[in-house]
Amino acid sequence: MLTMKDIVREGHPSLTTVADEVTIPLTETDKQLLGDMLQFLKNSQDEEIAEKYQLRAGVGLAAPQLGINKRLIAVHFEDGNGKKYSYGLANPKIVSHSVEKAYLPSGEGCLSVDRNVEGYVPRHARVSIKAISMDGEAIKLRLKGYAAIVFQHEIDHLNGIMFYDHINKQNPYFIPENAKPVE
Ligand SMILES: OCN(O)CCCc1ccccc1
Ligand code: NI
Repeated sequence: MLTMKDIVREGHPSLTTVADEVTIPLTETDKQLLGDMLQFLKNSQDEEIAEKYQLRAGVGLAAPQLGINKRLIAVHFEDGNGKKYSYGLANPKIVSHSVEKAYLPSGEGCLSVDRNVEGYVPRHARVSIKAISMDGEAIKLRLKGYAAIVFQHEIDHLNGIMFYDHINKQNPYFIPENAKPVE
């Protein structure tokens, strides 16, 4: 099982590298990796398992965070309306997005960042994403709100982008005029 020792931290080159697309159909190795990443997220959200293995709770994980430069992500969370998202995805791509921006009023964190970084992270308010699911099917997701934020955070990792790269250096709490908080 994956634990925190498998997650690379700031300074590791994988976090600032553009990851490679994986071959489709998915190899057994890549399928297994997506399964392990999804299981890590579920474990990290289980009070007993997280305590036992000292896991930091995570709603998403990208392969570069394991030092693996492949375009693979997993997400496991429920949005503010109780909609559940649980996916292992290969080669996810933002195919369209809103002009409008959005941000989490509480800011963002990252399993690969062992410190608090204050400030708003402006992102697209709505995104359409195409990807290959771990079952091998081509899927398209139209996301808004918290789900849009999480998926963008994960896809950023595939492009070597960290959440704090989006925070305004002069004023971390600067809000672009067309940006709305995600409640
Ligand atoms: O890359 C995933 N990871 O570092 C866990 C945190 C994910 C995450 C946290 C805040 C807002 C969006 C996504
Ligand atoms: Ni992260």
